[in-house]
Amino acid sequence: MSSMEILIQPLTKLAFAPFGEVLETSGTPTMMINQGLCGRYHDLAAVDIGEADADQGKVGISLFDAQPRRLPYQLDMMERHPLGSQAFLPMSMTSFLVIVAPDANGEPGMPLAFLSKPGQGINFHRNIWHGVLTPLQAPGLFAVVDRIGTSKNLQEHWFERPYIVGRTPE
Ligand SMILES: NC(=O)N[C@@H](O)C(=O)O
Ligand code: NI
Repeated sequence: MSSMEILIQPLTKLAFAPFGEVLETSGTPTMMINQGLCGRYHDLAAVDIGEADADQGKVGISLFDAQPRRLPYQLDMMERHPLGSQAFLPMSMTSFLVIVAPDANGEPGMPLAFLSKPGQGINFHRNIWHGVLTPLQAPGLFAVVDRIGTSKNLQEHWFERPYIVGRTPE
């Protein structure tokens, strides 16, 4: 059986809203700081660690050094973090692939794929199905803001038939 193809759409706040936030410096800064030498784009994403006291959970910042992938991309698995949100913030002006899906009775529904513009980051809301960090250019270096704790915070779903994430619409 052939794989289903997922088209790639541009990453926008509106399109991504059901799954999380897009962090970008669009429009004028929320406030100017540092004697007017810095624009602060304030409070762009909802960092959520759920029930922190269950396992002394906390918010952590890690660095991911991920191998860039090529298109078309074979989507074999999606995952989610039931206890907290997860933000991917590129440390360079590169694009990456963001794949999410609605929940369908405890499994991922039809995936959606987005291509970020250089300078955009994302924050998945808690328990949102997503593909793993997928750079498309080197360096694949990202700051990741997510929940650090000892409780199990990863649910994976492996597809019987992988999807192919391939083209941008003509
Ligand atoms: N497992 C892990 O730390 N990374 C994943 O959550 C991911 O979304 O890449
Ligand atoms: Ni994740």
